[in-house]
Parts: sequence; C-alpha cells; structure tokens
Amino acid sequence: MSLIQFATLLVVIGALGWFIHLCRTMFSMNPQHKDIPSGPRGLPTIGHLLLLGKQPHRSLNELSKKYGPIMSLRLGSVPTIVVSTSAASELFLKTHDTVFASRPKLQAAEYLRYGTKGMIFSEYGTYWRNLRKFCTLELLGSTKIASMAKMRREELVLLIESLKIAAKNCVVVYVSQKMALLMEDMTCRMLFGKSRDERFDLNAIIHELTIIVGAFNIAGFIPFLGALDPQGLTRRLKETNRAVDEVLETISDEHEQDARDGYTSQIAITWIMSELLRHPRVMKKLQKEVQNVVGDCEFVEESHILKLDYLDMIVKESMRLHPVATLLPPHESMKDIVVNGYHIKKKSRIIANNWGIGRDPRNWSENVDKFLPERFIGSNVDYMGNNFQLIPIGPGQRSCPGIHLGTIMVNLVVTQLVHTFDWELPFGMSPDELDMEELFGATVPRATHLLAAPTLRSLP
Ligand code: HEM
Repeated sequence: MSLIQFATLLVVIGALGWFIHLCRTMFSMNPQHKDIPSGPRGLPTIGHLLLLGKQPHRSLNELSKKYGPIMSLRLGSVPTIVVSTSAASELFLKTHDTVFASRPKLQAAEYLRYGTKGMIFSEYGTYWRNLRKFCTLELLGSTKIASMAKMRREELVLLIESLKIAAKNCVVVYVSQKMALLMEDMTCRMLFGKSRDERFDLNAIIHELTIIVGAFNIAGFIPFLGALDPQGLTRRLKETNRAVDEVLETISDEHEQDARDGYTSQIAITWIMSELLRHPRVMKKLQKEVQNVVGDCEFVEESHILKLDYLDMIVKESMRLHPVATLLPPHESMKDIVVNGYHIKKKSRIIANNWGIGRDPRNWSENVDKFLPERFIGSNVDYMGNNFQLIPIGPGQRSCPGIHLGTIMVNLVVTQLVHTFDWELPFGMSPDELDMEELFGATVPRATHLLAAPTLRSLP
C-alpha cells in the first residue's frame, strides 16, 4: 500500500473521531482558543503530516508566508509550533530558552543503542548538563582540538596526494565521497585513535541514520500505528542499528554520537565546493586571498585560517543558503507558557526553520537566493548563535558544542583544496547546470554526488 493510500485510509478512519471532536469543541467554545498561533486546517488523526512533503523546510516556509512566523501545526497527535523568522526564533530559543531547551523523545532514538544516551536526543536535565559539560571541556575543548592538529594535517596530506594523482591523470573525482572518507578518517583517528576500519562503511551507516532520524515518521506521531510501520522507517532503523552495533562492538562502545558529527563538516564542505564551482569568480577571489596569506607554503596551516576574511564570508554565505540542518532538531516545551500572547502547551514540539530564516528577504534583501559572500562585508553577523538571522548551529543552550572543531575542519579543507588545485565541473557542464537538490533528513546533504575535475596549480 502506498503512503498516500495509507494516509487516505487513516483519514477515513479518523473522520468519525474528528466529527465527534468537532461537535465537542463547538459546544464548549472557549476563549483560550484565540491564543493559539494560527495554522492550516488539519486532517483527522494525521493532522498536518501530509503537508510536509519531501522537503519539509521548503513546505513549512511557504506555509509560514500565509500563517505567520509563529505557526501552529499538529503532527499526528503532537502539538507543534513552527518558528520561521529571526525574531520568532529569538523569542523561543533565547528569551524563553530555559523553557524550550529540552528535546522530545524521538521514536528513532528509542531504537538506537545509544540513542537516548546521546547528547543530541537527551531531555534537559542533569544527565544532559553533565554530558555537555564533559564534551565542551574535555572532548571538544580547545586544548584537545589543538592536540589533534598534526593528525588533521597528516590526513589532509594523504587526500591532497590522492587528488594530485587524479589531476595528473585528468580524472574526474567524486568530491563528496572524498570529503566523506576524509572526515571518516579524521573522526576515527580522533575518537578511536586508529584509522578507518575498511570492513565497515561507517559513512553510509551515518548517512542512513540521519535520513531516518530526520524523517517525519508517521509511526512516531500516531502511537497506535507503531506496529504497522507504514513508511518502513522503523524496519530501516532496526537494520541500521544492527550495523551500528557491529561497528561499535569492533571499534569502541562510547562514541556513536561523536562519530556522527564528522558528517556535518563533510556536508558543509561539499555545499561550499558546490557553490565555488557554480561561481568561478568567487573561487578565483578566494584563491587570490589564500595566495596572499599562505604564500608559497604547500600546505595551509590552521593559523592561516584566521587571516582569511573572504573565506569566512564564503562559509557564512554557504551556511546561510545550505544549513546542514535545514530544520533545527526539535526542541520541546517543559511547561505551559505564554509567548507573544500565544498559549503554548507543555510538551509542544518547537521546530525552527533554519533554512527559511537564512532566506528571509527582511534580513537579507531581495537577492536572498543568490550566493554573494560580499553581503557580509562590514557586517558583524557571525554563525555562532549570537545573531538570529543566521543560526546554522542553533542558538542558546542546545547550540552545537562542536562548532569550533567543525569550523577548523571546514575552513582548513576548503582552503587547501583551492590552494593546491583549480577546479572545474566535469564533461563541459556549465555552472548553471549543477544540480543543487537537497536530500532531507536530520542533516541535509546534496541529493547527488558532487563531481569535479582538479588541475594542479603552479604556485609562483
Ligand atoms: C560544520 C559543522 C557543524 C554544524 C553546521 C553543526 C550543526 C549543529 C546543529 C544545527 C545542532 C542543533 C542545535 C539546536 O538544536 O539548536 C548541533 C548540535 C550538536 N552538535 Fe553540531 N554541528 C557541526 C559540527 C559538530 C561537530 C564537529 C561536533 C562534535 C564532534 C558536533 C556535536 C554536536 C552535538 C553533541 C550537538 C547536540 C547539542 C545538544 O543537544 O545539547 N557538531 N550541531
């Protein structure tokens, strides 16, 4: 049975219940209903799940144009608030951060061995606080990150050597795949102290996990459907969990969450390289800046990065257009609260539309869809969670604790790639022809691989 047929069946079954509910509400009209944010009319049982479509960040952005920056939806039985502007997200995730700093219990997390113990899925409380403190101070602290610089350099040198061979033989490379392997190697060495284990395709496992965890699983929103698993997501999750178990039993038992996080940097790098390939002018300007700072050193040092202002603008612009998480992972209200005059119930799910906020013309002028790093000249907007018009790592207490490491990896790799090579799209493809389709999940990579042809640059 297709998803649409299944949904139709649910609608029919739910219609009776809805009718009864409607009668009840009509007879007990209560003035408080005015205080709920507006939203589209939902279907019985499934609520607004079908409105999400294949690219929920885009669908929700369109809906918010009609229903406003604070919009009310019902996903199955779960009351959900979607915030779509910088002002709205500041209200929820800064002003009332203490109320919305928890996470809902996701069905997907329950099936993963470390799902409920990983920081990203943890409810707000002592366990999460201790874990976060440990991560920030120990695992992701600046001393620890600095101590790994030599290892990052070694892995980068290996990548560059393999790309030089490709360039010499005029071979087109899968940039996205190369980035995946590089990040997997770096992450394995950082976390497990050893290189990638060739027996496992860790990257493919993490890719599958983020797609399943990010999907709006009907079985998770309509509890009585759990056993039916209409989208087959629970089955996929169980299979992936078995693969995760196998890897963890062989490598290490402690770092499932952290292993997933090298994946975010790889997605960010691939989007940046895609935009550079689509904008040769920007690529050339960056190469010139790198040349001025790095000079005739063959390898970029991490200390060079801080001097690369244009690179910083490019990273910001790419994060604006292609945030790694187009919808921030859901937050949950820990108590009933009134926000902006709206009554928000305890255990409501809060979804901040990161993608929509990055493309809001009120923040970014009419040319929002254009890749234009120069828009950041003279601007002090950063992506560290301080400016709500750009929140690719989330704001407030749940913002990304790994962004310091992530930024180093992203900046270092992009700089080295453009310093050593010129890059072109393959097979005579013009910049406009590059497919920029996204694959929606908890993180949002390119839907198709990025292919490009490197040519060795002759340094002066
Ligand atoms: C370019 C790189 C990265 C990006 C764009 C990114 C983005 C994000 C985002 C959007 C969130 C959710 C914030 C929210 O809910 O409001 C997050 C959370 C998180 N990130 Fe990252 N991340 C990156 C790199 C990393 C790295 C390298 C690590 C660790 C090695 C890491 C570890 C985490 C953890 C543990 C959380 C959960 C925090 C919590 O719930 O308290 N991230 N990240």
